[in-house]
Amino acid sequence: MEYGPVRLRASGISKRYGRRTVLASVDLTVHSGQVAAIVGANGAGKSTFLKICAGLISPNAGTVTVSGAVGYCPQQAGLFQFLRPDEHFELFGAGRGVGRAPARGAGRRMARELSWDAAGTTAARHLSGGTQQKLNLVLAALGDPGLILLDEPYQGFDRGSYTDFWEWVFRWRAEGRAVVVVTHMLNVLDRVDTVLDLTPVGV
Ligand SMILES: Nc1ncnc2c1ncn2[C@@H]1O[C@H](COP(=O)(O)OP(=O)(O)OP(=O)(O)O)[C@@H](O)[C@H]1O
Repeated sequence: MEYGPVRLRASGISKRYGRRTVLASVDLTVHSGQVAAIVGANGAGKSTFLKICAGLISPNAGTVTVSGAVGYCPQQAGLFQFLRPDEHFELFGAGRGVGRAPARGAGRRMARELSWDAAGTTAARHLSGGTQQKLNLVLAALGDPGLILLDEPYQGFDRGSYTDFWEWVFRWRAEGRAVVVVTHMLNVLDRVDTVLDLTPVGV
């Protein structure tokens, strides 16, 4: 199968916390038009690896190269509790060079695709847990980044939204984006292009 150019190349990534080695020389290459899944037991280092790919923390060894803009959705919603969804769209849009009105429009449109009307005046802190996570996910995709890093972004989603989420992922792939998803959902692994299993050998 032919894929597009490389969007993410992580080579020889190692990470220690104190004396504990969490990642030992991990490699992952993701091309445009590919979905990669990162799996492994609790504590295997999946979130740590994704944060290193997003440039949020540094590895002890190894290099990460990304091409183009990166969207990152953390495991816990990283929202501004007193801001409305529209204000989040405007703020994150500004960070990606998208004007206020187009950012609001794009954010609300993506929210509707997840069966959520984001046009209201509810502050983030009063949104339900699943809705906060939808906002988090929409923010990662705002501005159409070529590489999207998602850390189990569907926690708290109802069944319909969970299905919509995977449809999004595969649509992004069809559009030529590269997507990396941390997941415990092994039933989707036959639909992705690459699986990185961080379970330590012998476990
Ligand atoms: N800032 C930190 N300082 C010290 N230890 C940390 C830090 N961040 C993570 N760890 C440890 O590193 C290990 C890997 O954590 P990480 O969150 O990457 O695992 P994970 O595979 O994403 O787990 P889960 O499936 O539970 O989300 C864990 O043992 C965790 O306690």
